[in-house]
Amino acid sequence: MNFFISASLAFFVLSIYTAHYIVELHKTTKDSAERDFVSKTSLYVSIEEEEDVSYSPLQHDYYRDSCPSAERIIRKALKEIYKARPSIAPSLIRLLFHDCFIETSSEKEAPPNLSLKGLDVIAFIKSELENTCPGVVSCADTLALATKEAVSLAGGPKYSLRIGRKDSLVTFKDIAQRELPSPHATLSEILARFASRGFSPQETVSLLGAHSIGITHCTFFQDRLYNFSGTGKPDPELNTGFLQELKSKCPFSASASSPSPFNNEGGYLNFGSRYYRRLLQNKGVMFSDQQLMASEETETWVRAYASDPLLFQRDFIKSMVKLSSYHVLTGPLGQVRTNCSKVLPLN
Ligand code: HEM
Repeated sequence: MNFFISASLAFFVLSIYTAHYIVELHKTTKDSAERDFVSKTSLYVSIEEEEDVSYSPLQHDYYRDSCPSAERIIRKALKEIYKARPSIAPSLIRLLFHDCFIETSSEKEAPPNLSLKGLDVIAFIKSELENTCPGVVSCADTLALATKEAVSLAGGPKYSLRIGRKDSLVTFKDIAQRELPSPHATLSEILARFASRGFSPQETVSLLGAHSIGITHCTFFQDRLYNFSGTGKPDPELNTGFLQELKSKCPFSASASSPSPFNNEGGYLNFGSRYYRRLLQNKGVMFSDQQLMASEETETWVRAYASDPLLFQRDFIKSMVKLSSYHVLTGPLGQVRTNCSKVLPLN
């Protein structure tokens, strides 16, 4: 076992025991009714018929000859990692969102951003792929396929994905946050960000359902608890009971790095409509989440997804496939990196 693998494994094990300086989003309570319903229908949504593939040179069996075991290697590795570190599922989903969404072409290496986890896991899976098929499977495909597995492991729908992405000629880009919507963004700001990348309000609402799993640091919503818009008071929109709950997890004196209890129990199994049902009760954690209730159009979709988990799952994966294929590079436009954080020198 080489050093990198040993180090990665040690990291996975360590990460389970590491104190988490975070507070869980909105998913500690199990919603078994929804889960049972969804699992009984054993959903595997195929959006093949509806997918507009004319714009995409991606294929389902892209690595059939060059690396037939690629998807199996990714699935197996992620399953193992997930067992030890279930938080990897939301981390990867968020990583994919950031990777697809940011279009800066900064030459800077992405800093190992405190709040952007999962890069180590992509590096690990990529090294496994390199052992079997050197220089074949791109980092972009590795991330897209690993995220697909992550969604399914987290209790979300299974879906199929076309592959054959190449890596960009810049590394995971400068994650300067400036192109990402802020947790304090208003609905019109959020919709504008997504619209500029071709996502409709409905698609935007469905993607935000990813916030049904994972964690959020106090710093991203603390102002809502104590000093909303400089008023010195909490956000009046916030459900009163929920306000108290959040305050107990994020006390006023807490700095962004103060320890908050992290309750993992059932946390990653709640992928789905619960997020929207909580918005209907004014229990969105971030201001930006609750903003989905700020217009008739988006509210209609929140209500629809709250009451129809299958509709949500179907729309979510359509939007995820679209996100995973956004600005995709193929053929000579990109490269296959051997190390995901290093661009290969151009010839
Ligand atoms: C208005 C748009 C969005 C905003 C403002 C936003 C903001 C945030 C913030 C501030 C966090 C907490 C990070 C932390 O505390 O470390 C977070 C977590 C997360 N976001 Fe978003 N996000 C948005 C859209 C999305 C989309 C479109 C996806 C995926 C499709 C996504 C997936 C996630 C996931 C899965 C987490 C949990 C990460 C983890 O537990 O490691 N987000 N988001």
